[in-house]
Amino acid sequence: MNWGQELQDSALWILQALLISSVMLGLVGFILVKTTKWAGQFWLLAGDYFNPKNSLRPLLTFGVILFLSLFGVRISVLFSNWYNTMYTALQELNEDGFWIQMGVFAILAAIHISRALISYYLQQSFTIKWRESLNESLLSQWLEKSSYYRSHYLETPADNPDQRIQQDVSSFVTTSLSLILGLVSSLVSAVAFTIILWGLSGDLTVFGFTLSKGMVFALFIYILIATVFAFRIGRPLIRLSFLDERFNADYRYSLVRVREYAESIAFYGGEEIEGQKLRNRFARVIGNVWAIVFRSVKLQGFNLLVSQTAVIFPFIIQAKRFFSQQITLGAMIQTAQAFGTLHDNLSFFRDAYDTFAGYRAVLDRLSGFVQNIRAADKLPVPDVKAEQETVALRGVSITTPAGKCLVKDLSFAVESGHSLLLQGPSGAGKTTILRTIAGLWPYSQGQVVRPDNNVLFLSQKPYLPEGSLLDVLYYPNEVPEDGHEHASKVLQDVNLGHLIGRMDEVVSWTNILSLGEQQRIAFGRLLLAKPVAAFIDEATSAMDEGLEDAMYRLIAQRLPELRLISVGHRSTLYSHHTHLLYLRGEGIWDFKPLPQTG
Ligand SMILES: Nc1ncnc2c1ncn2[C@@H]1O[C@H](COP(=O)(O)OP(=O)(O)OP(=O)(O)O)[C@@H](O)[C@H]1O
Repeated sequence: MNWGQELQDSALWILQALLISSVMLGLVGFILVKTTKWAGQFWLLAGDYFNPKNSLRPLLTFGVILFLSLFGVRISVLFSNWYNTMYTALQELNEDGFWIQMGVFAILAAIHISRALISYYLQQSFTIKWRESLNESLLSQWLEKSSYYRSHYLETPADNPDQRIQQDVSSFVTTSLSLILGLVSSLVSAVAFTIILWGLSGDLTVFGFTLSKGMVFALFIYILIATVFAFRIGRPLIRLSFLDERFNADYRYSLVRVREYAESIAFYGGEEIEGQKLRNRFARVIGNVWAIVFRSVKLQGFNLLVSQTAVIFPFIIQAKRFFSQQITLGAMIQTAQAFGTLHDNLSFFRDAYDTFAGYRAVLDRLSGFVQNIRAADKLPVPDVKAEQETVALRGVSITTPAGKCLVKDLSFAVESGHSLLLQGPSGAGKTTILRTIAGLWPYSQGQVVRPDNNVLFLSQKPYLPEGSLLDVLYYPNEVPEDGHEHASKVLQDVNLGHLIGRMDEVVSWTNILSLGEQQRIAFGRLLLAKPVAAFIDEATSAMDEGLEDAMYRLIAQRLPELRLISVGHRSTLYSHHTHLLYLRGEGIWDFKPLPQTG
């Protein structure tokens, strides 16, 4: 073998393989995307990243990775030829030839190791960048236009979005790359080794019938039959792995809920019923895991049987030609080695079946999530007009998702310094009016006018984000430089002076503060943000009347220009509001000014 010439041949071979595989990949990919559901799902998720209009970099990096994979295939062809030459030298007791081959091996091995390391690094860097990009894209779509909230109004909201964003993105990216590279290099390698095997194989006689180059055909038929069976045995794994992810996520979610509502559950003594629920969910996980195990035992058993049989197959077929000295020991060993490689390449589809099964489940979940976000985007949005100085509803009608009328043709305006109290029986639609004003409720008609920023909505259970108390107080804004000073004063004002020394402490404030204290933190937030308009939904429910009175007085005093709408049941609230909107049910409402005391 002329190793000098080999260098040139190899370079040409790799370039040709790269060109053909890139064209085929593009063409077959295009057809699959147009004709199969799973490839369509793949493109829905990957299309943006690989679009050359956005950036050429991903495609170029992928090209280099592909080049290195094909380079790897070529190296294994060279190793295969090396086996032949080396074993032939051994058989001929050619010592010089043997030592030359040791040198050749050292060079090949050095190239092989460098290629493998560079390829590993590039693949990892490619997956990390792709993951970053997909994570960012999903996260922004999910957060944009309040999809994370509005998707609750869809008929079938996607379960466990947290798992889809955090876990599925990572496995989608990693598995996509490994499947594509595995597919291309298996196919190219299969072609290369078929050519080698073709040169090495002789006639095959079965039942008196002689087939020229029979070994190659026998191998292909063998793998084809094995693959068809493996597909049939492995098919149920697709659904099982989908269920595995889902049951695990459900179980995790239930555990998180116990942690979140720990106190309520402890007060109710709900350990038994919660335990029962948790055990039921876990039982579903385990039941499914067993189903996966049984199915995998069948699939793996079949795969092992097929690959073990393949070990001795080429020796049996070539034995006669070797013992009659038609072929050398080198050719015999190369046959076995090439047969093994070809077998592995063709078995790619069979062995990758369970990976593909899991991959399809990931595709289902991620594309389902994207479609969910898009469907949430398409839900109607209230007509909200931004005007910095106005809070008003004009001819607004609101229904429930089921179509029940909550409010009909409602119009009012809240002037600067005025405040509107919203009252009515439970379920009448008070919170839903606030949701409509916030632009969240899909089932409303008419026009809402409000400032598009510098407004604050306070709910009964305030949201205290992770972070220091200072972060909590300024949420959702950044803490300004003189934040400490203002926040200390405000904490004093809302009767939480004892927390001033703990402003920088990062703890779970939701679990530490009582609900009444949390509600006062929310009022503190209001005083710091100084909004143009505020919407308060039973945000004083956990305070006694004295504290509630103090909070409202504080707002009136510190924010005299504020336009305020609040929801509350107590009659003591009348004295803090200029107007009353009373919902009587079935869309009927009364709007009237309230007598001003003091
Ligand atoms: N996501 C939802 N899907 C279906 N129906 C909903 C949804 N949210 C609210 N509703 C329904 O809309 C109606 C109005 O609810 P809303 O929360 O506005 O009542 P409310 O007057 O604020 O009651 P409460 O005084 O008890 O807080 C209720 O019948 C409620 O069941």
